[in-house]
Amino acid sequence: MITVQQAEQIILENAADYGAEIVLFDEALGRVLAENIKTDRDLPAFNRVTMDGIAINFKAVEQGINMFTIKATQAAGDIPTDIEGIDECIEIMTGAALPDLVDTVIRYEDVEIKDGKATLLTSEIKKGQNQHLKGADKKQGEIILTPGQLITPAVISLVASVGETELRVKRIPRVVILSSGDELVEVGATPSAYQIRRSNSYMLQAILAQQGLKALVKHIPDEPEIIKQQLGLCLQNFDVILLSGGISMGKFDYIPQALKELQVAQLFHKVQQRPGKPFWFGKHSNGVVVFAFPGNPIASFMCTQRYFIPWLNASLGLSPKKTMYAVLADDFSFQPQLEYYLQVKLHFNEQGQLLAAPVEGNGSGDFANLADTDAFMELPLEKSEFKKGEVYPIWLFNQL
Ligand SMILES: Nc1nc2c(c(=O)[nH]1)N[C@H]1C(S)=C(S)[C@@H](COP(=O)(O)OP(=O)(O)OC[C@H]3O[C@@H](n4cnc5c(N)ncnc54)[C@H](O)[C@@H]3O)O[C@H]1N2
Ligand code: MOO
Repeated sequence: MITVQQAEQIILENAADYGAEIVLFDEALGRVLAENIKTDRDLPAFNRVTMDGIAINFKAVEQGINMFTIKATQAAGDIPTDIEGIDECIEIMTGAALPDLVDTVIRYEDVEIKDGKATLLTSEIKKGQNQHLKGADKKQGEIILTPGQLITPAVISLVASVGETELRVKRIPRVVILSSGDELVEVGATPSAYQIRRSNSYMLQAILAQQGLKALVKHIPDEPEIIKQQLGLCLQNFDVILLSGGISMGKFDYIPQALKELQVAQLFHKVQQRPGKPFWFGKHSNGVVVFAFPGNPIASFMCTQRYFIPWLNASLGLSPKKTMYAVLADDFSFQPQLEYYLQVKLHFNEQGQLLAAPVEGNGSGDFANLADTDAFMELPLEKSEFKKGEVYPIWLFNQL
């Protein structure tokens, strides 16, 4: 049986490039950029006024002038109108381009305007104040975004400001989620006394949706021929197959055999971890990767967070996320020689430390417990006693 670290390495070695496509910039949120973006002009494009008020030449202040004749009023977007004498000012609005012969803006709160004259109410004026200089942020033609950049709201504003209406982004792999097991019925159906609803499939679909990936959900019965036929179709029509269930030691766990018969090479089966020990991973010669997660809900959930998302991010060209750490808030013990993924509830204390309180639940079938937690804490297999105050990596699955 391999370790978590070995499993992770094999999975990341099998990250693939699914190419790129063009999308509208305002539909690109959450996608990964696949091109350089340059500025089409300086940012700001002109000396931009940052306060509503009057614009003067600072020399007037040095000469002791404190009353100015208002020469013109200039809104944002207007062609600048200049002063002709040092005792003149321009009434000017935030976002306007500062005219050449003025260099200092005094906000309305610090002036009194009466009969076409503006009188200064303050002597605290700095030369050049209240303007955002042309090119201070970025220069024309400068590369401002590079491939591998996650498209966030801030990135959308940047590409909009430089006039990019379409963006080249990484293509997202096509994923199918397959559940298996004759005990599973559709969510809208009424299960018999010993059946349950197919909750895993929708949980996995929702995790992927959080990553901006729309996956198709399908169900296959515990019937070796149908399993093989359905898997065969999926191998032709998708880039990734995510399975949950049917991969352990049970008499009806036909999936590993079906995958073998379909020439999907097993890259590993079983990882030294709980939950998720029976995790199976493989790849077909046509490039399709198969993540076969154990059916227990917490096992499927954990494996998707711990292995599939890093694989997806690597395949999209995102740089690996930095490991996050938290402080264990209570003593905890776990004896088996397995890496343990402890469900925790997180909060920041007044010292700014991230504290992780164990919320253990009733094992990997207890998906009700998951709703009360925020992250898995990764407890190393070399240890069995974990003390309050010790720090371990966490895998966050809810926003804090
Ligand atoms: N003899 C052994 N038995 C088991 C072992 C083992 O090492 N030796 N490992 C256990 C562990 S750990 C896990 S995890 C499970 C994994 O088994 P499978 O991947 O074959 O999963 P199933 O048996 O099909 O299902 C397990 C459990 O999860 C429920 N399930 C499955 N799919 C869904 C779904 N889409 N939605 C909701 N619930 C689902 C299923 O009904 C079962 O209760 O094996 C242990 N056994
Ligand atoms: O991996 Mo299983 O999830 O421990 O129950």
